Amino acid sequence: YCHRHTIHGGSPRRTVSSASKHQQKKGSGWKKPIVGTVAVSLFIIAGGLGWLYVSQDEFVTEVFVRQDEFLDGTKFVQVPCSEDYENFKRFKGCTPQRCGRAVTDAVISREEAGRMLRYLFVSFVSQLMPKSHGDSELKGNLLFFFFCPPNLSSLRQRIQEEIARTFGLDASRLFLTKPTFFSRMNNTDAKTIHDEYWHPHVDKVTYGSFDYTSLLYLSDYGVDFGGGRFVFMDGSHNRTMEPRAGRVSFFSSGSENLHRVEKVSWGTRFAITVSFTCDPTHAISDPTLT
Ligand SMILES: O=C(O)CCC(=O)C(=O)O
Ligand SMILES: [Fe+2]
Repeated sequence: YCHRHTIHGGSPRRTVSSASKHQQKKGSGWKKPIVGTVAVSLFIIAGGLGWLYVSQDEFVTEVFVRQDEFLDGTKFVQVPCSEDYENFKRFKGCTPQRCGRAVTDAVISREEAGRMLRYLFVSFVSQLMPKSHGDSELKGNLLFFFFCPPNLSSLRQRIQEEIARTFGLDASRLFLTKPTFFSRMNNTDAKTIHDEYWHPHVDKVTYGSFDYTSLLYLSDYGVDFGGGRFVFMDGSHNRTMEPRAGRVSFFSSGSENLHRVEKVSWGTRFAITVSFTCDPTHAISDPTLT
């Protein structure tokens, strides 16, 4: 705000005072229109700079989906495909011909997201426990007994089918690919395996084999953590997606979906990246819970 104020207020005033000195010396009135023109031009330039300043800022950020809304269907926005896919072998019924981004709260329930998070937490804690021979099986059985584990294959399959339905693909031609990972973000240890998540990036460029990226969120923006919104960067126009437990967001992985994640300012943000490829040679099998 201060910056803009200086541009608007400062320049024209300076021009007028130097111009009036000029007039006193020469005593001619014909320079008045020139002074006016210069003042108006400066004003327009200052206005333009001010507008640029504002448009660079996050002011032109539109909320694509809010945390507190429940999407009982899939909200899809089509965007023109980038040329990224042309550098790769094309696979019929899979390689994006229609590109875009989508969000749904109807594929995975909040309850399932909660179970997933509890399970990840418990298995993480159990890994911290000292290991001794022969007890790992017992530990695993205890885990399964007390914490009904989420069915990863079922979760993956439902996400895959929704991607196929939305983009008009043959679901059997999509394959889970690496890296499919669990992420935990907070403001103290921002540097994890996928460090610097806040930088704008293109998944197809970063990870190569990706054709469709999906994210399953396990915690709530504004409730469990602050910051950490997912941002689609469309030039000067940004569109944010607010994570919600059980929410699945998915998009074609090319540069039509340049994105970043805002830095988490408080609390902890949990998500799982589930990525798909069209290339069977990059396929991986479903991860197993240990
Ligand atoms: O966690 C997210 O919302 C997105 C993370 C991301 O962009 C990535 O891992 O490539
Ligand atoms: Fe990404």
